[in-house]
Amino acid sequence: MMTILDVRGVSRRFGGLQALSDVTFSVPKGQIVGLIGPNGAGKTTFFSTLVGLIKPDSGSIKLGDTSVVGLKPHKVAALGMTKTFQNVALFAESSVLDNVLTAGLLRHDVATAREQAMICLDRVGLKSVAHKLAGNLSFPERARVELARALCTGPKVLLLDEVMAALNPVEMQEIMDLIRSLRDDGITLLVVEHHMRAIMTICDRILVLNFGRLLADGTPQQVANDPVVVEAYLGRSMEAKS
Ligand SMILES: Nc1ncnc2c1ncn2[C@@H]1O[C@H](COP(=O)(O)OP(=O)(O)OP(=O)(O)O)[C@@H](O)[C@H]1O
Repeated sequence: MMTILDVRGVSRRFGGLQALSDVTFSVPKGQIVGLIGPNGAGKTTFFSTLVGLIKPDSGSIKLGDTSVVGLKPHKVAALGMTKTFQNVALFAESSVLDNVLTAGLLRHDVATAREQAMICLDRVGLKSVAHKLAGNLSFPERARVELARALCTGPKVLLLDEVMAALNPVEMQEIMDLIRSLRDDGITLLVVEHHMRAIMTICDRILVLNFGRLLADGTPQQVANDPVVVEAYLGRSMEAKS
C-alpha cells in the first residue's frame, strides 16, 4: 500500500509543556485513522501541526513524497492536506455556497470553484440550502458546510476535528456513512472524535495519544483490549462517553 502520510519524531513544546513528544507513524492511502486520548493529550495540537498552523520543534511530516514542515496552511492544503475546525466559524452573512466556494479558490478559478462547491455541497447533502445564508443554518448543517469547505480544497488527506460533536445518533450515522464514502473515493481520513462507539466502528486503525506521546497504534479491537490504553484512558471514557 502506498504511504500517503509519514510522520517521524514530531515534537512541540509550549513553554514548560511538552504538547507533542516524538510522534511517529505512517498512514497508507485510503485508511480511516482515529486519534483518541484524554483532554489535553495533544490531539488538536497534532492536527494543527500536520496542516501547518503550528510548526513542530523537530521531526518530519511528509505528504506523499513532499515535506510539509514549515509550509503555510494554504500551501499544505494546496498540496492536499487540510482540516476541519472544531468550532465551525462560517461567514454568517454569506451564502452557504460562497462559504464553500472560497475554500475552492485555493485550487480553482471562481467559475470552477463554484461548480466544485456545488458538487461538495451535494456530497454532504446540502445542495438544497446552497443559497441560504450560512447564519441561518442549524448546527448539524454548519458542521456539514465545514466538511464541504474542506472537501472543496480537493484533499488527499482530510483531518476531521470533532465533526460529530452535538449531533444526534441519526445525524452521527449519516456522517459516518459519509466518511466511509469519502474513503471509498480514495481520501485518507484522520478523525478526532470523543464518541468512542462511533470511532471504534468507523476506523480501520486507532492511534492513542497521552501527554503528547503515542501510547498505542492498532486496530480498534487491539487498542480497546490494550491494558495500557484502558488504564490511561479508555476505562474511564468508555463508561463516561459511550
Ligand atoms: N497555543 C498554545 N499555547 C500554550 N499551550 C497550548 C497551546 N495549544 C495547546 N496548548 C496545550 O497543549 C496541550 C494539548 O492541547 P490540545 O488542545 O492539543 O489537546 P487535545 O487532545 O486536543 O484536547 P481536547 O480533547 O480537550 O481538545 C494542553 O495542555 C493545552 O493546554
